[in-house]
Amino acid sequence: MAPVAVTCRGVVYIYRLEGYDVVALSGVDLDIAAGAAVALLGPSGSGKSTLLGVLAGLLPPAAGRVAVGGHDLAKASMAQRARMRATDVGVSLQGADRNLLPYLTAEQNVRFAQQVAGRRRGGSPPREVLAQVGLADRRWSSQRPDRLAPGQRQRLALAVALANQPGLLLADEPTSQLDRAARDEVIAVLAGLAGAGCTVAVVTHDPAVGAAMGRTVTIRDGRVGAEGRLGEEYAVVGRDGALHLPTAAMAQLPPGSLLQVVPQPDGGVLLRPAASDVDPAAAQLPGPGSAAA
Ligand SMILES: Nc1ncnc2c1ncn2[C@@H]1O[C@H](COP(=O)(O)OP(=O)(O)OP(=O)(O)O)[C@@H](O)[C@H]1O
Repeated sequence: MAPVAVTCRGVVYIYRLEGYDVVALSGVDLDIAAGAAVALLGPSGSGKSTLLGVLAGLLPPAAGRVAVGGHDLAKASMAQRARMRATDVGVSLQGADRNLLPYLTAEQNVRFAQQVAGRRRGGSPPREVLAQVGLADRRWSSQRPDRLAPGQRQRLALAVALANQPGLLLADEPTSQLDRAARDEVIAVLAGLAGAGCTVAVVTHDPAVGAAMGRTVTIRDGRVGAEGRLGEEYAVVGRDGALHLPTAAMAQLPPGSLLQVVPQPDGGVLLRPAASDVDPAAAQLPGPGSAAA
């Protein structure tokens, strides 16, 4: 399967509860190139899992545009979105067990995922898929999930997501509650996929996953607030011009601070606090041309 690119423009998702609405995504703009790997970071409740659900076609956006490969998810029917998951997109939900059938062996779990997708023949044999996550040996492939160690169970959940050779893998917290060795094995699987041409997006709180993916995207208050590329951190200007200041700068410029925004001849921008407001030290932001690609 060829790697799948992702484009989000102004994506909004609202959970409609009785009596009130929760706006979980409030205008996400994001591009993930085919074959790239991205870690989605951010505080609890910021919207990471919701974004993953939208990209997986599980949650239809209320507004905005979402393109996953050739699929326009804002317009796709529920059946079209399900078909996309069967063919192009593998999803591993948070908590390995949610992705596995407890009464089937590891190999049968992978085969079942292939059969559900309608791939009775023509796909990779389950043992090959299990080999991608280091579980091809019969000692593991013939075991039911409850006989596997937590890290192996998590890798089996990834194998189930990979059963139909998707061009995009979406994984939610695949290293949570694992010890270091098990976490490193999961990270190695994710990094290997990215290297092998599968686009990978991982929701995580784990900085080690962020480092392994190379690019981090921080979701704050339902939109992309910051990005890390090649170890450099960048704030992301929203489509309305809004900017999430880095936490360190928030200490200097608390909410309500008055700032003058002064473009500089060198392409940078000076944020100058109002005289009464603070600390005379002003923050110097990099110019638009200085962000690493
Ligand atoms: N099923 C739901 N019904 C109502 N509100 C929800 C639902 N799921 C999430 N939310 C709300 O949507 C917002 C975003 O939640 P989401 O789970 O996407 O955040 P998150 O960044 O993944 O958090 P965490 O890191 O804790 O998993 C939060 O305010 C959350 O309370």
